[in-house]
Amino acid sequence: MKYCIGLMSGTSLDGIDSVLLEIEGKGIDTKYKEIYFNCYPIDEDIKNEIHDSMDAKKSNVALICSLNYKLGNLFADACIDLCKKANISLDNVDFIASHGQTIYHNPNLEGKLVPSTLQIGEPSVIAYRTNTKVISNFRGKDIAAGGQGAPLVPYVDYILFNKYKKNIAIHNIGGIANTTILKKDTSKDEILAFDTGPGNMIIDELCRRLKGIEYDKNGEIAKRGRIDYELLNKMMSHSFFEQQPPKSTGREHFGSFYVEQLIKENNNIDANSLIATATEFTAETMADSYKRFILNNIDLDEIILCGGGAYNLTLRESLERKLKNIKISSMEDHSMNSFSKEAVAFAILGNECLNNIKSNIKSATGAKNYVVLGDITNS
Ligand SMILES: Nc1ncnc2c1ncn2[C@@H]1O[C@H](COP(=O)(O)OP(=O)(O)OP(=O)(O)O)[C@@H](O)[C@H]1O
Ligand SMILES: CC(=O)N[C@H]1[C@@H]2OC[C@@H](O2)[C@@H](O)[C@@H]1O[C@H](C)C(=O)O
Repeated sequence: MKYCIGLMSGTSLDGIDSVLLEIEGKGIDTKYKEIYFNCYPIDEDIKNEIHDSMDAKKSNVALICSLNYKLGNLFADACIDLCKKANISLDNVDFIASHGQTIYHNPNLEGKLVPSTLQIGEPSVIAYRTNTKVISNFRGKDIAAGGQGAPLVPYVDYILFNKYKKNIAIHNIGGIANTTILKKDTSKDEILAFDTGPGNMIIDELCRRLKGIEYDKNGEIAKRGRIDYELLNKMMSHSFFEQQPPKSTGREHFGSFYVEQLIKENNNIDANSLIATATEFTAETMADSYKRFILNNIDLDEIILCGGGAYNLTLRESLERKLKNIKISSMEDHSMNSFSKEAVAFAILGNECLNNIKSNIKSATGAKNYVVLGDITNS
């Protein structure tokens, strides 16, 4: 067993999910033990810089260049503090796997813009300050191989759940929501996985703009509002939902600009009801994805929810109503932690990189070839 750290700073911008693990083996035989998890909040100034760097009107090269180093330092701080809290010396940590902060994700050819994705948080800074090897830039090689560069966690879902003797889906509700479908006795080549649309992204942004709070804790606000079905139908007409998988999306489509328009065009709807409608919309896009692309061919037994949105009870109850015959559970029902899962996943992907194992799933990302994911920056 050796120690490693996984860092995930996701699309929600709620913080840097950081996990210290003991890891052993590789590929399907990977074994790990979670030692310590913490989510380090990102302060408002840096959060604003991240938002600005994604905004065509406010972004500039100097900002992104500086932010790359600021985030590298924040990620290093997280690793140093994590080891302190866990009472383990950084000298004993074999490697750090850092996803980085996605500031742009454009997986399709759009006019002059070629398929591309950008995660920042300078790995040299993390490696220098921690004196530890860093694996980063996990999405680059998959895009180079003609894929979407996302989702990547399905490979890890396969490692974690391949022995499960049921047809299951693992649905992550982060900023964006994405699902992995694992048929009983599936082979790696048959895994279906794709982004289903927004997760908490629209709900969070509405909470921030209309209520001055970060998120709708347990879905309490949505519970108090009334769903506006006319608006819901309009939201469902977005072209992303009919697009065939493999597909991925991000803030470019469902971020600040989308929410700004939503508020502007619906000023007759009160705040609670807008949040209720956005919550219903999120549940509907998740359920609709199964109905459109999965349930015609696969009888799903169970959907395991993970990511912070798994704790939004209004969202979860709506999903249960829409998919009555399928058991809805959470990571905790399987003795795992909903919050640490993605950070654990990148630690496992980092371990695969060091073992030179190809870890993209072609059927999930659309890549032409299997490739080794991640770049190594030595200490
Ligand atoms: N108790 C709760 N009730 C409702 N929502 C919650 C709760 N706890 C967390 N969340 C939501 O979960 C979000 C954080 O989720 P998570 O850490 O999975 O996102 P992420 O890592 O940014 O996502 P991504 O998968 O997009 O990379 C918060 O921003 C919030 O919207
Ligand atoms: C470009 C990017 O950062 N995509 C994330 C995002 O967050 C959820 C969803 O959109 C998924 O496609 C992906 O992350 C997970 C960890 C993945 O690659 O599996």
